[in-house]
Amino acid sequence: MIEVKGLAKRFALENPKAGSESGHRDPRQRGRFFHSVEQVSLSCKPGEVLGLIGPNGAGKTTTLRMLSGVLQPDRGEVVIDGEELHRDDGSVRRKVGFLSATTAIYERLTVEENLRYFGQLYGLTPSLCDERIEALCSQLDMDDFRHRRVLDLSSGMKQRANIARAVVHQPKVIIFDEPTTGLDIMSTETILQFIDSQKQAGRPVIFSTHHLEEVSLLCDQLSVILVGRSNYNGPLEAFAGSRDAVALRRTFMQQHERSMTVAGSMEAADVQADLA
Ligand SMILES: Nc1ncnc2c1ncn2[C@@H]1O[C@H](COP(=O)(O)OP(=O)(O)OP(=O)(O)O)[C@@H](O)[C@H]1O
Repeated sequence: MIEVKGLAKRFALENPKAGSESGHRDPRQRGRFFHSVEQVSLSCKPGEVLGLIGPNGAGKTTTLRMLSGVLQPDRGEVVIDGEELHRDDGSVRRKVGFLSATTAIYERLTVEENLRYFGQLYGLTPSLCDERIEALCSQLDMDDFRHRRVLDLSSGMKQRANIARAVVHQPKVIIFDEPTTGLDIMSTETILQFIDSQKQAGRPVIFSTHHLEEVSLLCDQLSVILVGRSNYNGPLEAFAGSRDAVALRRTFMQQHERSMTVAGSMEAADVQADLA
């Protein structure tokens, strides 16, 4: 069980005047600080999948970084199985498997070498490490490329390796930040199935996404963040027909159209990697 109450995080700005010059001043910019997250609460029970959604810049990544222990909140608390994450020596942090855009993985090592390295770093015995590698390669459909260097993989393959690295120590809580963004259909499908398997194994799973169809397919609970604040927490059905949902869908559609050009060039790079 993960419970999050009243989280807030602000960042000191290097150039506080930048926003005012362009005329696009976010209300979260006040004085020398940008208040990325002002008031976020949510909870996720074992065997539940919670989808975290919100427009670009809403504060999802900042929230997830606080939930995983990477960022220290200015206010609020994150409680995992009754223990506060940020008042601890690191043992609670180990209960979290966190995937982000900056998940560290060694590009010059193969997928398997990476998993063995990180497994040992988490203190797994060699035999347990082997067991985990076998299971993850099968679950994430990585057998065909487990002996290839990460450097030579397509983004979909790389993301599956990142996920395996994030959960190699069998964490109690799974937190994924935009796990399928920019990926091909097959990798997306594999990752969604993996999330479902974690749910079936009784773990709480929280993941952020811009794809509403992934939310309706997988999530039991929905958490919506708007301008750094929790706007909705609860079952998907109750939110789906609301006026907020219609406005949010429109925002996502506009953002999706803007990102199509970027996605197109990423796909081209993937094809090159697959051919190599
Ligand atoms: N270190 C930082 N310093 C200043 N501002 C920051 C910093 N990190 C994040 N922000 C700002 O906080 C806001 C929230 O960022 P965040 O990355 O959490 O949003 P998001 O909802 O994940 O967005 P996206 O969907 O685009 O990934 C953004 O306006 C961002 O520019």
